[in-house]
Amino acid sequence: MTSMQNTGRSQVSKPEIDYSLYLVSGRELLPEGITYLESLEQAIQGGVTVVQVREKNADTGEFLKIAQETQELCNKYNVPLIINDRIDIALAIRATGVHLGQTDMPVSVARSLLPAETIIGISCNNPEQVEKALNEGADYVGLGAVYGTATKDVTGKITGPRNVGAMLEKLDGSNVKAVVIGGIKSSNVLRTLHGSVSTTGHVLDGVAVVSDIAASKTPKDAAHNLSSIVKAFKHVSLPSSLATPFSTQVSSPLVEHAAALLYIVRKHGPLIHQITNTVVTNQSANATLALGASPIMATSPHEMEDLQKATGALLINFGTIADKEGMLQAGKFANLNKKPVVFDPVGVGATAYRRAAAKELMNFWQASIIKGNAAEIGTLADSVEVQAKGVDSGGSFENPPEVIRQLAQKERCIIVLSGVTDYISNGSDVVALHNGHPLLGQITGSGCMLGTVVATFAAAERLRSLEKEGTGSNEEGRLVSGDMLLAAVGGVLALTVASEIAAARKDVKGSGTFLPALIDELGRLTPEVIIDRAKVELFH
Ligand SMILES: Cc1ncc(COP(=O)(O)OP(=O)(O)O)c(N)n1
Ligand SMILES: Cc1nc(C(=O)O)sc1CCOP(=O)(O)O
Repeated sequence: MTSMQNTGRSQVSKPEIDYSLYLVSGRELLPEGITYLESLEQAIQGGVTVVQVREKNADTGEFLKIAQETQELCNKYNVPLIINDRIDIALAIRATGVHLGQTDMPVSVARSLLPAETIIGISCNNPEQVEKALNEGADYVGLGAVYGTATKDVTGKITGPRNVGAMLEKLDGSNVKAVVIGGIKSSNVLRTLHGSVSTTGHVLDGVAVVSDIAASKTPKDAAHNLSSIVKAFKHVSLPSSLATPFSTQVSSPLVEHAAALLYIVRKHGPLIHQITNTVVTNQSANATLALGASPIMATSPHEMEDLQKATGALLINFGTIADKEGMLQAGKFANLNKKPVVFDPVGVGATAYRRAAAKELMNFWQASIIKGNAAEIGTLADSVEVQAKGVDSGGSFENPPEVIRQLAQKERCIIVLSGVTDYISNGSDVVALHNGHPLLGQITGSGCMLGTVVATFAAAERLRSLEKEGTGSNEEGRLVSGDMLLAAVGGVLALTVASEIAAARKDVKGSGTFLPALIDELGRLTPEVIIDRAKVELFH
């Protein structure tokens, strides 16, 4: 298929490439018992949509021979072929395109040497390089390295998925395509695609892979796994939208649906895995039990793979951050098993170590919900409005809905901003909840408990969605089933409404008697009480 493109001087008919699964060759990685061409043919049969020949050690004669053999096979399956670095080889075999690096021949010079219809791709590591590639007339960009990789000594910085969005945004309004490269595997590809979306909603066109296919003994299966995930992702509508339309009345469907999740918690008793801080572990576990769910507070990285198959949701709270490897592994396997991940970056602004750790975690896995106070959310949003004082919030924002709306867009998840008024956003709508009691601020770890309760409701919302929708094809491309905004609203309301009831009890004399009463009232809470007491405000 070809498409007409305006190159600045004239209209040129260019081949239209499906970049969904871009295989970059890696002959040196082939396992024993399979030849390069056998591996390539199986990979194409498995779903590879475009192939690049990348030969870093071959001399010209050998490179040409490999390129010719590769082209024969690509032609058989009507798959386009790109040549890495070597314009002479691309010209010799009339390849569909070339891929250039930042230190290779400039795109404009390559363009002048190659037939006008040749596709030219270039590697980019930051938004400035993408802008330059766009101005010079590149047809696609290879963004990375997105993760560390053993396949190549990467010279630029590892971007992580969270920096890909800013690069994609530069391509808004253009026809230039984008893939990510570096460390992409079937185990992280869905999370990578979901995390690599610009705040303007620009998504990747595909992923480029070497070792996950080239080193596989079963390249057809390896390619099929990757290809089915990329295809499923492309069918998911982004950005996420509310599952239920809601009005500005307190008894809106939003509150009813959110409160009803408590029935599901009690019916299924989901396992809530919490890696939390040593100050609150006990009371968070008791809050989970009171709601009707089961807590598991495991921290060892070695058990995360097994655990995430069994859990309903994961909470990662790094208040006393000592188990970073466990947090990394837990989130990775939660993403892989499509379980909600609630991240509570306690005190993230307090030290450089915490700021770096939060970035590392958020680049390693995709959170479904991030919950924090004003100082924590301000740090994640790079805002200078609110300062961190230890783990406590040091103020409030002038326009909280806008801060969290933008952060939700940037981090591709639900943001919960806790405070006297709690704000929740999915990147488009914002819900303000005016429930709660000042005594919550007088016990340690009430914010941490909020993370626990939200994670419990997230597990329930996933179960509700799977019960209703099943695991149909629409669900395949999603990182987690269900409406996590609904879960966050339900969780925040449960804790804040229970706190109001507990604080009003005659036996509560102060913060010491308030905590056990709060646990009691979480246990006695019903959806009807939540609906009755919810004070909700909506911002569209
Ligand atoms: C799709 C894609 N993206 C990036 C690269 C890396 O190219 P480059 O920077 O030229 O580095 P080498 O591949 O030459 O080591 C790529 N090959 N393909
Ligand atoms: C060829 C290449 N280019 C990169 C870049 O960052 O530009 S990373 C990379 C190797 C990717 O291999 P794998 O899929 O095995 O991690």
